[in-house]
Amino acid sequence: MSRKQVDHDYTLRSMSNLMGDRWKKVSDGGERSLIKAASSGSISNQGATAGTSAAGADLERAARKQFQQDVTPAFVYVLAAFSALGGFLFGYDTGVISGAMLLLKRELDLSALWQEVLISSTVAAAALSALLGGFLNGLFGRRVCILLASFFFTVGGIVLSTAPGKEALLAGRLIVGVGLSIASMTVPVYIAEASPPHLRGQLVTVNTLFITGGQFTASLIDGAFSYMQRDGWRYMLGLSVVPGVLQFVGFLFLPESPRWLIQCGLTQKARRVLSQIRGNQNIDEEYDSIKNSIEEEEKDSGGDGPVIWRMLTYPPTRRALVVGCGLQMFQQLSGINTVMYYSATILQMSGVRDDRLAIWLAGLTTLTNFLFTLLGVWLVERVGRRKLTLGSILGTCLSLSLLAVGFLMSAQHSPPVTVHPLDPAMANSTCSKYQMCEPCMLDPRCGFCYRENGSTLLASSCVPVDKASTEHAALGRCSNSTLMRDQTYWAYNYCPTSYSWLVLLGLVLYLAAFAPGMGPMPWTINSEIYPLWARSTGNACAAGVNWTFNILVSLTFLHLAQYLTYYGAFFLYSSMALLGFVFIYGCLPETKARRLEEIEALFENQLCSCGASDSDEARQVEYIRVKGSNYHLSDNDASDVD
Ligand SMILES: O[C@H]1[C@H](O)[C@@H](O)[C@H](O)[C@@H](O)[C@H]1O
Repeated sequence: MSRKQVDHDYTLRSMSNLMGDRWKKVSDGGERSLIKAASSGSISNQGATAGTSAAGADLERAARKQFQQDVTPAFVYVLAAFSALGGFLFGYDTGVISGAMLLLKRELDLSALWQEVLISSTVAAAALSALLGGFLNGLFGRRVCILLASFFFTVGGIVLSTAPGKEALLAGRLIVGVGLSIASMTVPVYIAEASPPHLRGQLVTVNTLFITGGQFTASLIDGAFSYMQRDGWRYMLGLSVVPGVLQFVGFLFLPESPRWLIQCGLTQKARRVLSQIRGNQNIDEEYDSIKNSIEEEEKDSGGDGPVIWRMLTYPPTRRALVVGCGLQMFQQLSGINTVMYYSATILQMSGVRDDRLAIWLAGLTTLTNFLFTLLGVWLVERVGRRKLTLGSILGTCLSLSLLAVGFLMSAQHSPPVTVHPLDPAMANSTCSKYQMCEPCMLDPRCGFCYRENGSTLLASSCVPVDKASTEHAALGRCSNSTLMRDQTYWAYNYCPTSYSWLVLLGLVLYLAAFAPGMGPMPWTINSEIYPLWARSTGNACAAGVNWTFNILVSLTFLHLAQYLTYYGAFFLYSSMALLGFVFIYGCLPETKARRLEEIEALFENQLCSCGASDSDEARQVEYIRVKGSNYHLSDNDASDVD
């Protein structure tokens, strides 16, 4: 079994110093004490008085504080920040394309097919190359993979910014996609393996904070360069070279993951790296514990054959894989990228008619996503992964329902078509059959052309869209922006409505619920739940599931909307989130504060029984010994468990 019984005294200098005399006052005199953590959360120390427990709790808090101060050198933060640049590039490269496309399609005269290909190629390349990332990770280690990812990002950025035509653009987008795939699975693992247990959740979550930061930066850059009609897109796409180069140079100096080094038998090097990242802490115990775990894990995992096969045939890793991939799948099925992509349209529904203003305001959506991810960084070590994810997906489910209700109300009060064009070309088109705006705008071949006077709609018609650009109609008064007189508007995929505030409220609540938990936790939890021998492959599979569902959800959205209407699509996402809640409630154990080497034990029992024994609060009896004194298990560091 992989939960280790470490058989020696602990020598945590800081703790023993602090405990010294003060501890004698509250000790019950024995070498060991039995500390019972009841599920109610109350702690009763057998034989101790209430005053003693209170003093003990004070002492524990003080010890934990000093202990943590001692063991967290700034180097770990530097390492996490440079690694998380991979997350920044993930967010930037997936976010920047929508703004760049507005300029690109005009300048290179791109057909709708080419636009779709260029938009989805990066995510598709990431999905297809996910397993490659896992393989490279196991073979060359985390550091080389991050160097490789930043190299791909940089080369991709250069190709994109200098592209002479659409074929070169496609090549650039594919190169960036491979970088994305390697970075998205390596960075969380590298940070998790280098962090001390009490900070691991927070530092890995910083990577998702950088993803959303990248998306926000991309929307600002898109807004700023949208004024540059010629070559603006070259700057938008090319600016990713800056963080790419920065990360590459940084990683020339940063160390390999100590856990990977130990696994490869490079023990001296591993000790050096551990000392470097643990500062003044004694690393012997951590080093021994990692080494023992690796040996035991390898025995436990049994058998030969490809890692994925061994993972699937060994129950704890199989269960971990189901949980990890399930989390990533539900993250995407709850529609985050559709909501982000659709935010500009939602804003247009609320009355923002100016395209540029809509681009800038869409930046507010990415900012909200970023700010609420920051809340997740703050919460992850306080409330734990399980509660955070459960609360988040429940909120996501409810706000998606609110969004759906908003769309439903808008559909039910959809404005009628009042003018039926006489032009025979228009009269013969399918668009002329629609009597209301709702079915008209849901048909991808048609759009709604109307005049607005205050809050009254006048002379509204349903007309065919221009095949080359959805920005105007094929014929009539909405066919050319110069022809569009004051207060004449072309609504391609929305209807003017007075219920847009409900949709806007749903959007904000959605981001507030999704971003702190469902955004970062799938990445954070995947970086922790696999034993070392299975970590690269497990993360590669989970990242592959994330990218695959990302592309699936984004590509099917418009078709879904056409067949189920917008509210139908959002009710569907909401029910997916509800299913996700049930899955997470049943199957996700709490991994907070445990050593990576201990986590495998959480998957030893039957899958989907976690709801019954809720997380760390259910630990019944815990013994610990610190330098012969009694000490209550720190909530923030399971490493001192004997
Ligand atoms: O965790 C991230 C994050 O939440 C992003 O905002 C989203 O676009 C990604 O698809 C997701 O994987």
